[in-house]
Amino acid sequence: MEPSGTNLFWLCILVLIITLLLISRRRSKKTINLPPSPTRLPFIGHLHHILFSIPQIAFHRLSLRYGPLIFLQLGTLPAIVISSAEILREVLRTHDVIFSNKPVMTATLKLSYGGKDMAASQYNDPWRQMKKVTMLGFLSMRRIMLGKSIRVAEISTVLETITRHIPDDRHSKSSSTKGFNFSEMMNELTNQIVCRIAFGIKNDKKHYQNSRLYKLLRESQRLMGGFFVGDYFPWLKWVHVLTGQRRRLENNFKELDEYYTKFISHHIDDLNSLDNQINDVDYDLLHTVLQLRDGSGEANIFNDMEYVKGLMTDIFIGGTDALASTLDWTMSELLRHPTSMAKVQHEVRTVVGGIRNKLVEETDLPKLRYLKQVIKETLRLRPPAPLIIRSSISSACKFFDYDIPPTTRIYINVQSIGLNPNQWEDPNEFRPERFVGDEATGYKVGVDFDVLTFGMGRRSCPAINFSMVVLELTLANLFCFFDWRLPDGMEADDLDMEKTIGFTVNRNVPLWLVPLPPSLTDELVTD
Ligand code: HEM
Repeated sequence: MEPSGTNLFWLCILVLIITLLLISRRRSKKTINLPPSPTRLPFIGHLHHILFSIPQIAFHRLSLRYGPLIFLQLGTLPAIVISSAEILREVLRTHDVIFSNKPVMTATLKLSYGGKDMAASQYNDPWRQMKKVTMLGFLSMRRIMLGKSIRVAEISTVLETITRHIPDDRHSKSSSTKGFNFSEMMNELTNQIVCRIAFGIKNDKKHYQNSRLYKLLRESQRLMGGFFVGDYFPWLKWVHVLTGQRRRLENNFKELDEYYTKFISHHIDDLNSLDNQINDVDYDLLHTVLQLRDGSGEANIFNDMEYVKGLMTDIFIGGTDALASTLDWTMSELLRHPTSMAKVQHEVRTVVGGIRNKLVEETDLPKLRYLKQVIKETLRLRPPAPLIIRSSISSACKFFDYDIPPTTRIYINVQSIGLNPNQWEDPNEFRPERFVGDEATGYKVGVDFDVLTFGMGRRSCPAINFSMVVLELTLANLFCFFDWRLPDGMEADDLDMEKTIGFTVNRNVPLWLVPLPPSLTDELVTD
C-alpha cells in the first residue's frame, strides 16, 4: 500500500520527536543525577505504567522494586514518586516550600478559574489570603462550634429517615429486605452539612441525587480524575477537542458558574438588605468573603469574583466526597469485622449512658476513643485521597543528593505509606487497636507521618478538625441508634470492596444496608 502524503508527514514528525527525545535523554543522563528509575520507553517515557493501571497501585509496585524515591518521565513531564514516611519527614524539614506548588492540570485549571482557588493555586500571596479567609469564615474552632446546630439537625433527619427503613419484622435478622442505599445517603448528608455551613445553601434532599447540581459535581470529579493527554504532552492539547473532553469541560464549567453566580447574588442581597441582620450562625464563608470586597483594586483578591467562585469549587468538590467516602469505608470495614463493630457500638452506647432517644452530643466525642481508632485505621487502609500531587518550584533543586528538574510533578503515595510492611504489622489487616494511645491527639499535621491522609506541611488539608467532628458525630449516632446488617443473601465476605479510580476514591458499588433496632443488653440499658 502506497503511504499517503499526510501519513508520511506524520511519520516524519514522529521520527523527529523520538530522535529529539532520545538525544535530550542522553544529554540529561550525562549531567543530571536523578533518583532510581525503571527503563523508559521512547517518546512516552514511563507513561504506560499509569495508563493501564490505577496510578497509586502502579507506583506502589514500582516502589517495591526501585525504592521509596523514584524518578519517572511521564511524556515530557518529569515526576518523582515518594513512598516513605522518612523521606516525607525530610521534605517537611527542608523542602516544604520548594514542594508546595500545585501542578498545572487541564481540568483542575479550568474548574478553578485558572488556579484562582486554594487547592490548585501556586504557593503565593493569593493562596495565603484564601487560606486566611477560609479559616476565619469556616474552619476556625469558633466557626466549627457555630456549625453545631446544622450538624445536629442534618444528622437527626438522617436518623429519622433510616428508622423508616427498619424492617417490620424487626427482631428477625432474616426478615426479607434489601435495605437502603447507605452510600447515597452519606453523600447527601455530608454535602448538606458542608454546603449549609460554608454557603448557607440547603439542597432539596428529596431530589438531590437527581438534581442538576449533583450531576454537575459528579461530572467535575470525573473530569478532574480523568486522563488528559495535554497534561503530559502540552503540544497535544488540541487532542482534547477531538476526544470531546474540551467540550465536556466547558459545559461543566459554564453550568457550575451559573450556580455560583446565583448563590453569590443571594448573599449580596442578604448583605445589602438593611433590615436583614444576619445572625452569627447564618453568617457563612460566602458572607465573610463578600464583605471583604472593597472595590478598591488589586490588593484584595476577592474584588475579582473568580477567586470567590474558585473557593466555592474547592469546597463543593473537595469537601463532601472525601467525608462521604470515609463514612462508607468505615461502615464497610466494620461489617466485615463484627468484633470491632460490637466494640464500637458498646463504647458509644456506654458513653451516652444507654440506649436513649437522645443524640450523641459533640461533648461526648472526646470519650469515644475506640471510634477514633476505627476512623484512623479506615483512613490508613482506605485513604479517600490516596495520591497527593504537588509540583516543585520553577528552578532545579537538590533533594537527597539527587537533582530535581524544574517544575517536577511530585506524587506522594499515601496508600503505599499506609501499607508499608516496615512500618505496620500485617498492613493489610483492619486492626483499629494499632492506634491505641494515638487517638487522644486526633490528627496533627507533621506528627502523623504514618497516616498522611490529610496531607502534610503548609498545603495540608485545612479541614481536618471540621472533618473529624463530622465523621465522629455521624458514626457515633449511627452506631448508637442502630444495629446493622447486609441485605438478604449477602455475607460480609461477599462485600465488594473495589475502589473507583479518580480524584477521590470511593466504593465502586454503593453500599446497601439494613438497619435494625439496637440490641438490648443488660449492660447497656440504663433507663
Ligand atoms: C475525610 C475528609 C478529608 C480528607 C481525607 C481530605 C484530604 C485532603 C488532602 C490529602 C489534601 C491535599 C493535601 C496536600 O497537598 O498535602 C486536601 C486539601 C484540601 N482540602 Fe481536604 N480532605 C478532607 C475533607 C475536606 C473538607 C471537608 C474540606 C472543605 C470543606 C476540604 C478542603 C480542602 C482544601 C481547600 C484543600 C487545599 C489546601 C491547599 O492546597 O492549601 N477537605 N484535603
